[in-house]
Order: sequence, then structure tokens, then C-alpha cells
Amino acid sequence: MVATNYLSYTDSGALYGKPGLDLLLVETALCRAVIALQGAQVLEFTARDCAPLLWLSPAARFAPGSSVRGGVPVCLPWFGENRADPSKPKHGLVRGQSWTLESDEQHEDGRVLLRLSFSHPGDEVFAPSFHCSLTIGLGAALTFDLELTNTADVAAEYSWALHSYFAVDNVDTVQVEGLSGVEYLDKTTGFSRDRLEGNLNFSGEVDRVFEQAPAEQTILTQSPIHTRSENCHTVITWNPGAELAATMADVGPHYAGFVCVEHGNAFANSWQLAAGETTGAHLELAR
Ligand SMILES: O=P(O)(O)OC[C@H]1O[C@H](O)[C@H](O)[C@@H](O)[C@@H]1O
Repeated sequence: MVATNYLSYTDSGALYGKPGLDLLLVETALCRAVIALQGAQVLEFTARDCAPLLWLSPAARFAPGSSVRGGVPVCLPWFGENRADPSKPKHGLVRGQSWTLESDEQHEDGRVLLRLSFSHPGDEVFAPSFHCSLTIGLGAALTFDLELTNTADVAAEYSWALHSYFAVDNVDTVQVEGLSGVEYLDKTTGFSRDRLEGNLNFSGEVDRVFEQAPAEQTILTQSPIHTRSENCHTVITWNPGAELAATMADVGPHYAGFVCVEHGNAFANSWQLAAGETTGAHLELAR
């Protein structure tokens, strides 16, 4: 592993006083970012002259095998509960696995691109084998290019999301624009179906899956956050609210500082990949 003038290798003990995970630190004229090799999880991203884009829980734990609460965990090869077997880990398996940094480069415009990859051999947790790579772009915006290949010799279904935790002033006043008129499944009421009219507000526990969602949303907080995606047809919006957060050791009273607006393809939008087929998606996040 070679450090460059924009990339250094560190760990969660050095950055957060909580040892456990290896981290990449990128510092350029355009931004500062922290990425965990476990799960290819971006933990922090702050563009120059902007407020931090992402929320990282002050109570986050940095333990091998479990996802860190905050940043952008990658949920794959299934999103949420495994519907065929709910005893399997929530949100798939890649977020708790160590990824490989395949390449890093800095473009003339100052953007840094990190490409991380993960290969699953196929096992009793998820039978099909697959290979995925995530190219993380770090400039004025934070970008993701996900590429997934079904390396199994049979067709397989994949669902996934980039589970972004955005830093907001207060969950009680934040609104999400760009989902009006879209149908959603409400996880708090047994996945009943409803349609949002107007902006989304967060009051108490909100856990909604919007299928066939538009490509752009704006999170209206003091310094608005813009999201733009390509080939991500599902948006999931989540905040546990005070009561549920109190039962989560790594959230607790800090729940008011974030909203999750997650982009991917899940439920009706899940990917059906033929043997050997590759497909991809793009996401851009910025204040
Ligand atoms: O606690 P986690 O496994 O990271 O999941 C956190 C949340 O992720 C998504 O937003 C789901 O829709 C929620 O139901 C879930 O509670």
C-alpha cells in the first residue's frame, strides 16, 4: 500500500480513539474524506467551504464484521431483511467484509477516484457468486459508481442500496423534496402501500421504500443537500425517531442529527442478472 500526497492509511483508533478498523484518509484542495476498507464505507466527506455532508454517529462502534453507524454503508446482495430467510444478516453481507483498494488516482481537476472491489465466492449465506466494484469520486461532490457482475453460472436476483446518512440541523424540521406523487411501502405499518403528496417530513419513526423513484432529490436543511442518481430506481427514507433510537446503542439521543435517503434497486426494482451479466449505477451527492 503506497501513500500519496492525497491519500494516507490510518485507523479508527488514530482518528476516533476507537481501534478496530483500517481507514483511508483523503485530503485535497477540494475535500476531506474518510473511507473504511471494511464495506468500502465512506464515513466522512466534507467539500471545501461546505458543512460535512454525512453523519457519523458520535456513538459509532468500529468492530470488524459489523457496519459502522453513519456515512454510506453498502447494502448488497440484498437490502433490508432477507425475505427468503429473515435469520440471515440484515442488508446483505458486503458491509461487514473487507474490500480491496484496486486503484487510486487524482485527475487534473483535483478529483480523487478510489476503486474498491469485493468478490463473493457463493456460500450458504448467498449461493450465487458475484463480483462488485465501487468507484468513489472525491471532489466538490461525492460520487459512487457501482458495478456488479453475477459470476454464478445461473441467473440470480440482487437488491442493494447506498445507505447514506446525511448530516442535518434537526430531523424535526428537515424535508425531502423530489418524491411527491411517488408510491411507497411503509415499513412501520407492515409494508402497506401509500402515496406521498408534497415534501417528506420526518416525525417519529419513518421507514419508507419508494419504488420507481425520480433521479433527483433535495434534502432541505440549513445548507441543502442534492442527490442525483442514474439507474437507481429505489429510494429508502429512514430515521428511527426518539423512541426506537433509544434502543439502539450506536444512535440513542443522536437521532436528530441525521436522515437517511438511500439510493439503490430493491423490492420491485431488484436486479435480475443472467449468468455472467454485469450492470451498474451512479450516484452523486453534494451540498
Ligand atoms: O441497523 P441497520 O441494519 O443498519 O439498518 C438501519 C435501517 O436501514 C434501512 O433504512 C431500513 O429501511 C431500516 O428498516 C433499518 O432500520
